[in-house]
Amino acid sequence: MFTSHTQSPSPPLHSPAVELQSVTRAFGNRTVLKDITLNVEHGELFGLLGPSGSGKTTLIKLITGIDRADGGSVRLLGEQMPKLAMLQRFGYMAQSDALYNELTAKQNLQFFASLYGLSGSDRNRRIEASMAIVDLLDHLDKPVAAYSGGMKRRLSLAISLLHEPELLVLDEPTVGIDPVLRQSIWKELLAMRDRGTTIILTTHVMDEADKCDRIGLIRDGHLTAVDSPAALKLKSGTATIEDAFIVLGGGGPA
Ligand SMILES: Nc1ncnc2c1ncn2[C@@H]1O[C@H](COP(=O)(O)OP(=O)(O)OP(=O)(O)O)[C@@H](O)[C@H]1O
Repeated sequence: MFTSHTQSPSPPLHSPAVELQSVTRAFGNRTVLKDITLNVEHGELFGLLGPSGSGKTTLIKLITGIDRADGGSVRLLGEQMPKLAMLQRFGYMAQSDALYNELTAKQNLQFFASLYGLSGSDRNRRIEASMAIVDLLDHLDKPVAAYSGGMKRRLSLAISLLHEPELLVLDEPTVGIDPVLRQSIWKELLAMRDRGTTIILTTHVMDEADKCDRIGLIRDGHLTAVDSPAALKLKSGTATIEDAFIVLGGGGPA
């Protein structure tokens, strides 16, 4: 699935963080992503918004190199994907948690920290900082099997933040997380964006979409509109993103 790291020409200096060019993906005879072209710029907080089954997760998997496009090109931080060596350069939170249930949270974090090349005091500092963001510091030594669904989501988010990546790819990061913590996680995401981290995430939640710098509306495998929330509302003559989605995307979002 991944190509191994081979000597490749240096990426262009000012390439976008994520560059999708005419990307398609089919499963059997069903095309689920159709001619997707999109650039996400460095330091941007970009949201992918669309109904269940519209293709958001499939697109995220192509961006991270977990899956390979059938057509078109996917470049991440200037590199053609999929590419194994890129794993250290971005943080990824999948929709289903990839955690070792029999280990404690701390042991899970230590495992992922070692994959990212973190060790010693650096590793401990990053584990503490990431767990503080998701408010799980008091649960470091608990086995993941004893975590609730929302706690597992938060731990997965902490893992994606461990190595302070320049790019974060988050598939529905706040699903199952209560409103208070959701707000504090968003505060942190916006602060990371302000410090220059590029963030691409999927969401079903309209007020989350409103917080993004730009949103891509996806329906039935087509990217139907890409712009800032304000511009999308203006373009569609609507007061809310939900209504903008209906006008620009041809149906309700959830
Ligand atoms: N490995 C696969 N094999 C066959 N079909 C697939 C596969 N992965 C995804 N699909 C199909 O592709 C379409 C898009 O799925 P995807 O998971 O990308 O949607 P989504 O927008 O992320 O939905 P949700 O919001 O429910 O997570 C769906 O119809 C899904 O059934």
